[in-house]
Amino acid sequence: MPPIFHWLRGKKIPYFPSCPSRQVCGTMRLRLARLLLQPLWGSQAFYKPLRYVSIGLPRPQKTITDFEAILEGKQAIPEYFNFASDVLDMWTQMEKTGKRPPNPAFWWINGQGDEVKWSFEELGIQSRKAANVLSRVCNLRPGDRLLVILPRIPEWWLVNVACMRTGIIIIPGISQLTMKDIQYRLQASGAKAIVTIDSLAPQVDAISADCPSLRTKVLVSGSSRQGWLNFRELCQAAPEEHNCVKTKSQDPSVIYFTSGTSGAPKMLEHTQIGYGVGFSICARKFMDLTNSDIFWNTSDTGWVKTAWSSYSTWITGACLFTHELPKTDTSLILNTLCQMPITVFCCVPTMFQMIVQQDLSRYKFKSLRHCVAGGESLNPDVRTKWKSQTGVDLYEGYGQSETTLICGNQIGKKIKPGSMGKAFPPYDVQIVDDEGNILPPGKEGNIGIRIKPKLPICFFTGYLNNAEKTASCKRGDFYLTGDCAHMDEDGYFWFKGRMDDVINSSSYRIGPFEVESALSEHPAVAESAVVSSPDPIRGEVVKAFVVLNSNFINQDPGELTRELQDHVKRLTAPYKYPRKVEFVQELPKTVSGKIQRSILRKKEWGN
Ligand SMILES: Nc1ncnc2c1ncn2[C@@H]1O[C@H](COP(=O)(O)OP(=O)(O)OP(=O)(O)O)[C@@H](O)[C@H]1O
Repeated sequence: MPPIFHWLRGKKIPYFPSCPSRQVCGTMRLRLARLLLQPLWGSQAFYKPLRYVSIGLPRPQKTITDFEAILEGKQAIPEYFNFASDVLDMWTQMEKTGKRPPNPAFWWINGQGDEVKWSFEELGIQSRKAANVLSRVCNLRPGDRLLVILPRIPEWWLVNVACMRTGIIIIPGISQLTMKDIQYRLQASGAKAIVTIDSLAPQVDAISADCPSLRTKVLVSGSSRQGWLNFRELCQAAPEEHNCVKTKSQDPSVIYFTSGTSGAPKMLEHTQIGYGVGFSICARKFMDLTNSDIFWNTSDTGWVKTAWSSYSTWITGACLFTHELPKTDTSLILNTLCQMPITVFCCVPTMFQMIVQQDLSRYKFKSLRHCVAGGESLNPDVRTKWKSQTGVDLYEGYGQSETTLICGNQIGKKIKPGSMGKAFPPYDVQIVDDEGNILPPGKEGNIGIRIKPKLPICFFTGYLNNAEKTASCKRGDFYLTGDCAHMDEDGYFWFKGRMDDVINSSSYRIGPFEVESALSEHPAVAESAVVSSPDPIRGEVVKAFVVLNSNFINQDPGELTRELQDHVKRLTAPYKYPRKVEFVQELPKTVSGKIQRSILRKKEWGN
């Protein structure tokens, strides 16, 4: 038989005795087979089914390159996709055949000596047990909704993967939610079950009667509670075998409530494929992850960034590290980076700002080589200080709960300090006016994402139960993010502020970010928030709420105000200086740590 037929059938041929495993070769063989067959039959429809059946080859596993191609529209969206079976179980196979380094898939510590380390195989076993608990004991079916409010403990990731395996839609919630917040989320989502911890159980009990859809309450705890199932005990007893549900690519996978930075939290939904492959490009080109990396993101589990991190890390086969962080303090973070072999690290810009105010020469990071930040503006000064003190680059990313990463600094591309970088595939990002017309470079306007003629696959399906709101952010061919920026000639985006936060003083449009950035460079300022304040002559003026560093607290407020005003005038265009300054103990923040300027603005305007 000619060698080509041996090769097509997956047998070793004399010319290539060191041919790698059949499975890896399978993809190449299939491509060649396709090339050979294409001219014979011509039609795609004919040769496509051959791919898996006709020549007896194992079904090729998709790689990150395939996922990126799907994301960019270069490969067709598969009809079925499930992150657990298509990605996590693929890494289990790679692990077993030695094609992945031996670092764990999941690594958790709590700072008190407790540690959990799972390989992909162990994560698979544990999550299959959890899947059996959700489907058999809790009686949840594909498409049912499950509210999960857990701190950064391993069970959060187990429940997540179990939801993937069962097709249950997960709704992550932040642990600091109050009774009212939980009630709002249960009622709005119609969740059939809740998984939470001891401290929140009494609050859930108090509102259960007002949440008619809620059938099952599951506690992650060492003790039991009446009316609640015990997750840990049930998982221990559950069988390890579970057949992953075949979810369609367009099936919903997760529902998030937005941060509520600018109003009541909105409920939005993402699909299996949207989140499943939506982070493949950002994982490599923004987070710089490979399967030998150990990635840590300090984000709370209820915020989208934890899901972003899990999907990005695992799609590359890297290890997801997490610290329980009962309280987020900078020295705990820095010490963890010194003790653990974390290679890539992510936290919010505000945290980096607090960190760079310390003397970082005392810390020697074990393996850190790359850092990312997002969710808020990153002051250029913070990036410079971080880089000069640690030698590690800090990349900025911009995105929303509604999307995946929209813009960001890209590996290998120039970073322009103060800019959030360029658009990330597959998004076509433009600056548009309020009607959705594209504006030229340099002109300020809405950050818009093109949604016509084709919706990017990693785009939310809409605000649930809120068609009006979903429609209101679409103009022409674009989705309006609600944020204001300009794009330069090179395609870099420069954030100005949320549309609602931009201050219009005597016809000058001033973004809070520019003023806050300038203020942050003054040694007295720990953090600040800038909003509009009413003024009889100018209509509105810039007002800065400033939290002082401890060694400036006793300074004369009048003198310090003048000093800060002069400082801003020196660093930026003088018309932007804060005509009003108020010193405060703390700033209002969302549970995810973002400054709520809308609250300060309402206080100023009395509405
Ligand atoms: N790199 C960044 N620079 C500036 N702002 C950012 C950056 N990344 C994210 N943001 C801000 O965060 C917003 C997205 O945050 P998120 O989806 O958590 O909801 P939210 O807008 O804070 O909450 P809500 O919609 O309930 O008011 C963006 O629209 C933008 O305003």
